Amino acid sequence: MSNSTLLAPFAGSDWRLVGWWTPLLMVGIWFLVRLVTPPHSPHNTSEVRALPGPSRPWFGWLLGNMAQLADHRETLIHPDWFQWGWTGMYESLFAQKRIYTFDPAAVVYIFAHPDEFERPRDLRTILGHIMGSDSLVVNEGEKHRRMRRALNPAFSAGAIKDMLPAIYEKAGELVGLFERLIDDDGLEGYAAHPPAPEDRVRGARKIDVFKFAGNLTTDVIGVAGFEHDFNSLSPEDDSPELLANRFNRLVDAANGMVLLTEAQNILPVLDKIPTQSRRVIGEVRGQMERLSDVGTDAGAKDLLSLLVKGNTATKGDQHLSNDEVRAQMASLLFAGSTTTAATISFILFELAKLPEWQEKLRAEVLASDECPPFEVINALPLLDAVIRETLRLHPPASCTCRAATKDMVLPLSKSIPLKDGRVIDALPVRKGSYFFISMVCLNRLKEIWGDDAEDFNPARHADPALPRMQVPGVWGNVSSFISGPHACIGYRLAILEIKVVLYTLLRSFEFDLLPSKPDIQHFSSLATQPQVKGELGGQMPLLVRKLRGTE
Ligand code: HEM
Repeated sequence: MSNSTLLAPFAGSDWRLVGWWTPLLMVGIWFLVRLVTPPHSPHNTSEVRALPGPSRPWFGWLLGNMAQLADHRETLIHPDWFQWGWTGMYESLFAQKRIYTFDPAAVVYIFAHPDEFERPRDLRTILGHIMGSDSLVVNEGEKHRRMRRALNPAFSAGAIKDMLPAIYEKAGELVGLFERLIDDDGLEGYAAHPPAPEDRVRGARKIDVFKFAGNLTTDVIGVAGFEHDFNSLSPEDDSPELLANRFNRLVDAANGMVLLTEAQNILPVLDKIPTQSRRVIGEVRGQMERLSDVGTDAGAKDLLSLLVKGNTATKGDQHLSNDEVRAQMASLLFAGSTTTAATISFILFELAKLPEWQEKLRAEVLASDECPPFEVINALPLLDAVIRETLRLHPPASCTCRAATKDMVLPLSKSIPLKDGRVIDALPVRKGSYFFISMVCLNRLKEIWGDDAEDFNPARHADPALPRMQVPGVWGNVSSFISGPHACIGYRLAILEIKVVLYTLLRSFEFDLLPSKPDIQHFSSLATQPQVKGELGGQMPLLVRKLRGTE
């Protein structure tokens, strides 16, 4: 998850959740802020104030540069801004000054030192509403270390390997569901938004692969996490109450909180306003927490049982309370489902755009048996490379942010010519400086990946000369799971799920772009979702047909 939602405040929001009164409130807050704060933030060194960056537009006193950013959800950096370099300055709401960076050395340092750069209050507030204030994602310092120690064994390589049979079973259910969707005209409305006339193709079906990948990833965390089957892969069980369906509403609701969350940096009391977004978020969180109340049995190997078992063996102040254990399960459900589903969807999209890669990958998976063991599926080189390349270009958490907890000097890979003529090789910052870190920009740097860095080319991962610089990441030379003590704890599970789903689907189906060629975009919210331009909500509609010989 990321706080990219904080940078795209208006685009794609459901205004019923935001409230008509929000703009008025914002203007009111601005006047209040101007009364109580000086025009320049006290948190900045002279070097930070002289960083290059975009100029403030005429309405910048209220929106900063946010309106310029709202239409660039893919990178969340305005394309024109690349001229300012890898580290620069922009303004957020009420002209709050922020540093953006995708300089590899700066980002490696920031992620490696969470005591010097912690998740800022606005990010923790919004994540706390969704996952609970006791969740791993929301905490810092000693409390975070204690929780991470308790959770680590449940995410070890051995524990994840044990989940393989459950993941194969769910992938098999997905295959069965796609077959039904293709065969049964009565399920057309369930498969995706109604198809355009040209998208009705004999023997094929428009299927929203993001929806069903999301149902699968929710189910996998249910089964692998606490031995609870949500049964989200059955048309008969489809209802608005289904957790997988409610996640989509949750993301919309979180967007609805964006303006207020930003304003809370200045007036924390705004967090008490009871908005409709907060009500929706509270309901979904309650549902996630109730689900993780289920009991555990001694021999079980699911995440909750492993966590409870490890926790029972732990004594004194290392022990997690029951509320803390429950909050972790809610975070895993939220953090692990949409992110993994978006990755599966973008992979299928890239393979539909570039059928030659789809064919090569299908040849690789067809050369092995059905449901191969962990060691075999994990060692398939093209499967691995396709996932790396998609996570590089489409990281589901496209950015994050951190705030400096003390005055310090940040290392840089590249010197910065300041606006006042000085050139610096390291950036002195003050306690409180706010950093917006773009993983998607870092992943696409030509200096790391070569001139074709914007293109989908899985072959690059076989080149020993790449990457050309150290990348802050725990897997695949990409920064999509970040690095350091706060790196994604679930990355092994995510990669295994993605491998199994792709392996299984490509053996049974072909994926094509729809003949109507809808404009697929990234919507960067708490997690980046695929969207169709002009339509609300996350979706990735593709044309799916059974593989010849399997009909
Ligand atoms: C492709 C899939 C995924 C991606 C790209 C991803 C990405 C990330 C990123 C970038 C962070 C760091 C956020 C920050 O500190 O700003 C993170 C943290 C986290 N992720 Fe993932 N994630 C994925 C899947 C999963 C899965 C499957 C789970 C668990 C079932 C999970 C659980 C978590 C948790 C608990 C944290 C907080 C870690 C901490 O603060 O110590 N994620 N993830």
